[in-house]
Amino acid sequence: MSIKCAIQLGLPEAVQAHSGPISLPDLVSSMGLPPAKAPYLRRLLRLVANSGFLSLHKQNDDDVERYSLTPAGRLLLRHNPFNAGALLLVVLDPVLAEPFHHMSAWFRREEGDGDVVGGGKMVWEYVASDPEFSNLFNDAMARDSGLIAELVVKEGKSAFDGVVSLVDVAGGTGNMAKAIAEAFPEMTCTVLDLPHVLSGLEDGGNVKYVAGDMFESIPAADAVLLKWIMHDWSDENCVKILKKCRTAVTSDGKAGKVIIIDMVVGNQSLDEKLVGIQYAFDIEMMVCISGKERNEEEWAKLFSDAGFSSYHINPILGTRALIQVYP
Ligand SMILES: C[S@@+](CC[C@H](N)C(=O)[O-])C[C@H]1O[C@@H](n2cnc3c(N)ncnc32)[C@H](O)[C@@H]1O
Ligand SMILES: O=c1cc(-c2ccc(O)cc2)oc2c(O)c(O)ccc12
Repeated sequence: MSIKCAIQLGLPEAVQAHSGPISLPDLVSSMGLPPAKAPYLRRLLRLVANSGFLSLHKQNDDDVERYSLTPAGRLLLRHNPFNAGALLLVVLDPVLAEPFHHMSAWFRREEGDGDVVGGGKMVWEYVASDPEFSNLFNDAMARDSGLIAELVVKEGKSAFDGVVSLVDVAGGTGNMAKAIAEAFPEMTCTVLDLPHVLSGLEDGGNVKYVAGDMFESIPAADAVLLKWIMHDWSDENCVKILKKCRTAVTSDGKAGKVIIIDMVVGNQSLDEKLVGIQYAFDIEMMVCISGKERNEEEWAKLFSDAGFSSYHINPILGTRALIQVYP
């Protein structure tokens, strides 16, 4: 919540705009805060610095304290293409923070799965009905795509070899598809998502938008991309989506593939801290959307239940991996 406050106050931008590390009085003035709030801001800065977003510069006891952004702090800059602050604002939005207050009551209840904010399709109907949250959410997803796109097209380049047509299923506002289309200009990239997400977006270059429901139909293509989709859904719904993907990549007797970007929990290449982030995301998914983060065994079962014959996990995206699944 303190980092959220710092973002909302424009703290990262104020620190960045200053030539060299900035003092508390200069920060108060450039953030447009009342001077009387300086001692309170100092307390916030202390925590933000301790959390790794600011460096504190003070060599001697009587030196003035000055602050600069760390590399993690730069991820909070609004206009940084590598922005993680937008996702932080979504996760801490009252809409998503509120269900956590009911978590213990939920554990005590008999009902079980899916009754925290409402599971399955209802969740996305809620997003559609709240334009402010919907914009915040879609922006966070687009920025997350911006954050990892370069890695996907460079480190994951081989996954796109021979792919002439790709559908980004539930691809949001199309940031990942645009990055792939730019890296592989010979490829046609189609973004499939719900109508309210695509409203106002126009086809351009080798990217086109198709409004639809992935549970109903997915356009045929050499490859289907599912970035941050499977973790939103129960096993049963994942198998339904994967079966539709299988149909899309095997039409006309083709043997295409499904490319998944999602977490593989406890993946061996991860240190304890990153596994901790995976566990935290798993709880976010459990509480807010009745989804889950999966380990390799759980992924393998989904693939086999949906009729796929093999898969390959490439752990190139930090807490997430690029998984290729073959019919
Ligand atoms: C977590 S977001 C991921 C967006 C994008 N793949 C990304 O990672 O930036 C999930 C997306 O699924 C879309 N979605 C939910 N239900 C859908 C459905 N039945 N058919 C198509 N898209 C759907 C949402 O609108 C949202 O854009
Ligand atoms: O942090 C989240 C939260 C959601 C979410 C929760 C409740 C809703 O009504 C809609 C969405 O979804 C997420 C998501 O799909 C994702 O890829 C990352 C994080 C989150």
